Amino acid sequence: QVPVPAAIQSEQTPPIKSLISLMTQRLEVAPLVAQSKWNSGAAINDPAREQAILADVEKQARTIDLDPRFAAAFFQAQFDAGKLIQSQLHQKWQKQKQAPFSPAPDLAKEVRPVLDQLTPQLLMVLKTIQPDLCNTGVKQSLQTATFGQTDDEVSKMAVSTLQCP
Ligand SMILES: O=C(O)C(=O)C[C@]1(C(=O)O)C=C[C@@H](O)C=C1
Repeated sequence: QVPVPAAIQSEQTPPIKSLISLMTQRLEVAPLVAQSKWNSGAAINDPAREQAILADVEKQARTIDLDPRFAAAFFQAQFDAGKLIQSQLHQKWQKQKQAPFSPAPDLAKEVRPVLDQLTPQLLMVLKTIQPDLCNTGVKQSLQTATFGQTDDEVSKMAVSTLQCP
């Protein structure tokens, strides 16, 4: 084994940190989705959009030799966590009689592209982390992870498919 100088080693981001950071970035988009849907009145749940993402996820997963079912289950959990964030916000805004946001982000032009550019990055780090899901450090990180502003229920939902088999 070639020794790696400590200075270089410490600069590498461990995959679990990258994963938590990318999941956070994805979940942080949910409030923007919620705002644009609050204005447009569109439903929080969009099964057609979910199916389109999942089909793409499965295809991309196969090209990097990642289990497409594992990848799809992970993304479904991210949708579910994001929908919970959106519902919580809509409930709050209903109570507050929140006026339409101005400006609200454009879902198709501004918000979904952010989600889409995170997809291949998430798939790469999922491939790296999958063999390590039973490592004590990884298990602990996932159990205690919080993703930005998310509450406990959202966090638990987001990591629900990342179990040690
Ligand atoms: O794009 C949307 O409409 C979203 O609400 C985002 C998202 C997602 O996380 O990708 C979440 C819920 C919808 O069912 C579809 C997709």
